[in-house]
Formats: sequence, structure tokens, C-alpha cells
Amino acid sequence: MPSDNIAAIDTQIAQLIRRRGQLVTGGDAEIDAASVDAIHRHIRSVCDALLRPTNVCFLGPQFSYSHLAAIKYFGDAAQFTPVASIAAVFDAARRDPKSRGIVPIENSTDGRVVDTLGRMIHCDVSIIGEVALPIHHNLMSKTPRGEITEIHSKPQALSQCRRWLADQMSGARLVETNSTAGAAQLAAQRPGVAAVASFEAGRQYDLNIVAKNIEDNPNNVTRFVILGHDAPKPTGNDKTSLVCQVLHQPGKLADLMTTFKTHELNMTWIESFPIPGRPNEYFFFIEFDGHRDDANVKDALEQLESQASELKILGSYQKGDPAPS
Ligand SMILES: O=C(O)C(=O)C[C@]1(C(=O)O)C=C[C@@H](O)C=C1
Repeated sequence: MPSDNIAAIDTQIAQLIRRRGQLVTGGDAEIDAASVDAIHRHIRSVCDALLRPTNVCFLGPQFSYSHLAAIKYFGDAAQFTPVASIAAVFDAARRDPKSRGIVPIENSTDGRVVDTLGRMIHCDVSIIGEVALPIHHNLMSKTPRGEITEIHSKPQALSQCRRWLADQMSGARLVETNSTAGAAQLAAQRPGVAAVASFEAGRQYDLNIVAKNIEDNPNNVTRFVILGHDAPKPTGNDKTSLVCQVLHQPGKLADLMTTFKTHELNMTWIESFPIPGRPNEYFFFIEFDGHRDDANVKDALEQLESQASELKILGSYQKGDPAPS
């Protein structure tokens, strides 16, 4: 079906949803935009699943933040497969060309997600999309607050609540786990243990909320990337991610930066990451606005390839909406 017909149908669906809300309330109330959007996303997800059934691997168990981000991106009609680690998400996405993976890459409080960047360098899979998710952490347990001796969560989540935990729970030992939802599962089984995790994970494992919204920064947002084997077409609102190395010589990194400047490419992220076993040498992760099929990006990439000692394009994909807090 031509895409302008789909757009027209989408507009009609949104109008019908709003109209239904007005009818049942006699015109007294309106269904809010977020709810209309959620219904729309569900319809889109059911249609997408008809066209192309998608298996999405994520760091489980269920209701980890990765799972919530996957539902936000793919809708709730996709098939979701939890795996035990971020490395396993990369493996699953790499092995099956029809599968997708979703991994956290960057957090607004805590910066890069090391487990993800480390894998990105070596893995033969592309970034095909991104989604940002507001992260609101909860301290949850079966044990009353005064009797909690251990707090379990993924290091990134503990770090995002560092100040609150130090102020409010200084007597409890912090224990690092593979995922926040895994911590919630364990807290349900072990007396004295609390977890830092999503509200949804707490509900799944029947935990009580000891304290909510304990993140130090109320605008705490994690950006996730979608892994796959496609090469998305330009949309006019795209981003390109790459990883590169430069020779350990003066001015080499500056040369790369000059290429971005002369091609008027807006860089949105740069991270250096130590190369294992090579002291003082780094990989650079770079993201910038534009698609690899755009003429100026193509030209810039050619120049960057000649300047870098190694360069791998991780993908060009549509930019995600910045998450509302
Ligand atoms: O443990 C989870 O729930 C995850 O999805 C991982 C993860 C991360 O590593 O950044 C994702 C988002 C939050 O920032 C905290 C944890």
C-alpha cells in the first residue's frame, strides 16, 4: 500500500480514537495525545508483525529497561526473547539475520554503557535504529526498609542512584547484577535483599515499593540502539555511527575532526575507549547527523577512511525522538 494512504488512514484512526473518547464522555473530556499514540503504536506493531514477524532479543528477564525500550520501539506485538547478558544479545543478533537485538548505549547521568561499546568494536552486526527511554528507578523488596541489608542491581542503575543510596541506605551493601530485572527476581526470593529496578519488574515479582523515583537526576534517560542486518534507507532525519582508530601521532584525531567541519557534519557524540592490551591507544566512537547515502556524508566517509588507521561504519539509521522526562 502506498505510504500516503497509510498516513491518511493513521490520521483517520487518531480522529476516531479521539471521537470515541468525546462520545463516551459526552464531549466533556479528551483522550490525551500520549494515549492516542500508545493505541496507534499497538496497531502499527500488529501490522508490522503481519508483514514481517520480528524476533527481538534483549537483556532479560522480562521488564528490564531493555525490554521496556524494545516494547517502545517495536510495539507489543513483536516476539521478544530474553537473554542473560548484553554479549548474548549481540551474539543472537549476529547469528540470525532475521533477528533484532536491543542494547543500552548511553545514559544521560552515567554516560556510555561499557558492556555495549566493548562489543560494538568486534561484532559483525549493524545499528539500524535507536530509541530513548526515560529511566525512573525504584527501590523494591519483600523486606521492610529498616531490615534491608543488601541492594542488588546492574552497576549502571546503582550508579544512577549513587547519591540517593548513599544518603538514604548507607547501611546496606550494594551488589552488582547482570540486569535490574534479574535483581528484582532475586529480591523476591531472598529476605533482606532489595532491588533497584523498573516499576514493571517490581510488579512482575510482587515486590513492595520501598521508595520510588530514586534516580539522582530526574531527567535520567537511556538511549538504546537496535542491532540488525538491514541497511535502512535515508529518511531525511538520520544519524550515522562509526568506530575508528587513528595512528598514535600528533594531529591525527584533529585531522578527523577537520573532515567533519569541512563537510559541515554535526557530530552528536564522541567517546574514546581503550584498546585492550595497547596502553594509551584508543578506539573512537563517533555519531553525527546524516546518512551514509547522502552525498556530503559519502565524501566525508571516504576522506575519514584515508585518515584513520581503521574505520568501521556501524550504521546509518533514522534518529529517535529525544525522550520526554
Ligand atoms: O538492567 C536493565 O534493566 C537494562 O536494561 C540495562 C540498563 C543499562 O545497562 O544501562 C539499561 C537502562 C538503565 O540505564 C539501567 C540498566
